[in-house]
Amino acid sequence: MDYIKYEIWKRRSALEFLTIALSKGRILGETMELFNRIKMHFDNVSEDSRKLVFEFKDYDMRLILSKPTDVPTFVEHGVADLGVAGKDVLLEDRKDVFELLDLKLARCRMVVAVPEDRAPGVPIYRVATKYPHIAESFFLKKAQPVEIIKLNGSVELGPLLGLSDAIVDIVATGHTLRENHLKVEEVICPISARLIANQVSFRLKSGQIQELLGKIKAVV
Ligand SMILES: Nc1ncnc2c1ncn2[C@@H]1O[C@H](COP(=O)(O)OP(=O)(O)OP(=O)(O)O)[C@@H](O)[C@H]1O
Ligand SMILES: O=P(O)(O)OC[C@H]1O[C@H](OP(=O)(O)OP(=O)(O)O)[C@H](O)[C@@H]1O
Repeated sequence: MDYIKYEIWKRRSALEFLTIALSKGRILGETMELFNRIKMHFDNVSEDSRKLVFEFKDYDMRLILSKPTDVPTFVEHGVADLGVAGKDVLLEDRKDVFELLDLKLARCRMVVAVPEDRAPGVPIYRVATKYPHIAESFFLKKAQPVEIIKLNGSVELGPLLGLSDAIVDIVATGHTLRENHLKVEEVICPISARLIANQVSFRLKSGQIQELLGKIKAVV
């Protein structure tokens, strides 16, 4: 495709299609099941493929696969009209997007966890987390000054290695905490995947968005 044709294709697709940014990883399977429940079948959308943009002319829809933390960025900038993102990512990054619906997928909890053998009442000074903003506002509300140490994963290592007294992280089955001799000290909030919308698209493409929203609401 030459450059001009490519530009025309890009602009036409953006206008004609409803573009939805999906999170690769854990949420993707459950999101595709949700679409199946509303009789929308998106064949070949899988992170096993290296393809990242999928067009479905029958539905006037385009799906893009992105890292979970990037979904709100694509939606805020309007290159995706809608997105499916975890509430954890929305709370952490606070992008300017509309949160339309709790999809009740990928349900888990954001918690403060500490070593199993930690005596009650011992103060927390250092917290390791992938979610520095969530952790900061949680401890700020409690007027408890803590040092936040940002990690990008395997945060359970923080207390194990003596890097931190506690972690702020997601717990689902509790398996990871148990395996690493940690326990939940406090629940910060429940987490699940949300349907989000670009603020301009929400008005410009309200017909398409409301139709899809109605179908999804009927099954969640
Ligand atoms: N253990 C879990 N059980 C259920 N849902 C989870 C769990 N961990 C994370 N989630 C939810 O699923 C979303 C995506 O998580 P996933 O593990 O696929 O990606 P990530 O670890 O956030 O990103 P990446 O691995 O690409 O850095 C999270 O934003 C959260 O909302
Ligand atoms: O309660 P569980 O069911 O054990 O799930 C909780 C784990 O899942 C997530 O980690 P993830 O697998 O995304 O890896 P990460 O540590 O690299 O973020 C989270 O950060 C916990 O470590």
